[in-house]
Amino acid sequence: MNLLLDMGNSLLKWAVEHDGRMGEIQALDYGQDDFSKTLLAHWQAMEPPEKLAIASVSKPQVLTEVAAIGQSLWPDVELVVPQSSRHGFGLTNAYAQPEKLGVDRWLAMIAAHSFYAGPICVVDCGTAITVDVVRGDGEHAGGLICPGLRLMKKALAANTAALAFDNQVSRADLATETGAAIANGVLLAAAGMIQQVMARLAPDCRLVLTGGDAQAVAGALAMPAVIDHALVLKGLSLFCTGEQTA
Ligand SMILES: Nc1ncnc2c1ncn2[C@@H]1O[C@H](COP(=O)(O)OP(=O)(O)OP(=O)(O)O)[C@@H](O)[C@H]1O
Ligand SMILES: CC(C)(CO)[C@@H](O)C(=O)NCCC(=O)O
Ligand SMILES: [K+]
Repeated sequence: MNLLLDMGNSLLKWAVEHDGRMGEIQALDYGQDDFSKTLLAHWQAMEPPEKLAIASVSKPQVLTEVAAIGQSLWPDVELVVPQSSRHGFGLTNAYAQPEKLGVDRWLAMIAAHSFYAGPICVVDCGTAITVDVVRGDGEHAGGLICPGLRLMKKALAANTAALAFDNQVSRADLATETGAAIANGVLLAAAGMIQQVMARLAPDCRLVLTGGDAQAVAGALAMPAVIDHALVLKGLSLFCTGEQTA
């Protein structure tokens, strides 16, 4: 059994993998008061994993803290912390400095390239929205980063007098009050960016969405998309299994 962790910038997500089958994804907010205690409580009941695999784009201290909780519970656990590289799992990273590419993006691409044949555009709708275009032969063409829906709303609230942050549901429609105007505006900003990429920069690509806002963004798109919430965790799982060399 392996424990797979996706440490984003807002939420820690994890799932247990048994004989290649992944359990339910659980999530915890780093910001909550009793984060470490709650995580410990969740993991205490678990049978000891062989590997503790961590994809982290959060602060190094947070990674250290979470890894330490795992190692305190399971002293013999093998820690696996992947990094982005130039080549791997049939992919070639387009970044000039491959290790600078967020490992969540690299793992999402590894999973998408392995599960979906042909050219793909991988979009992670999380704290940030990231786009990565991968050709059918595994060549990464490059990507984009912009704020996620929640962050766009936070930026408006932080830099204007009259706009407040709220959690109202977004619709792909015009609005007649401020809260909906913001919610719908940020949703269509994200959807519009993705549609521009699909039309101009990712011809013939299959669109694969992941992240907390994937469903909302998919609903605003004028094109079909595959939604796979476990993409980063699936990439981690492939990483743990190791590369198949022909
Ligand atoms: N408690 C929460 N904190 C932050 N975002 C939340 C929360 N609950 C739901 N969300 C939604 O999920 C999105 C974050 O996506 P995700 O679940 O992929 O988590 P993340 O860890 O913040 O992302 P990332 O891995 O890109 O850093 C936000 O834009 C927001 O709309
Ligand atoms: C862009 C985020 C924050 C998305 O989670 C993450 O992938 C990251 O910190 N990336 C490093 C910079 C880059 O990918 O170019
Ligand atoms: K992510």
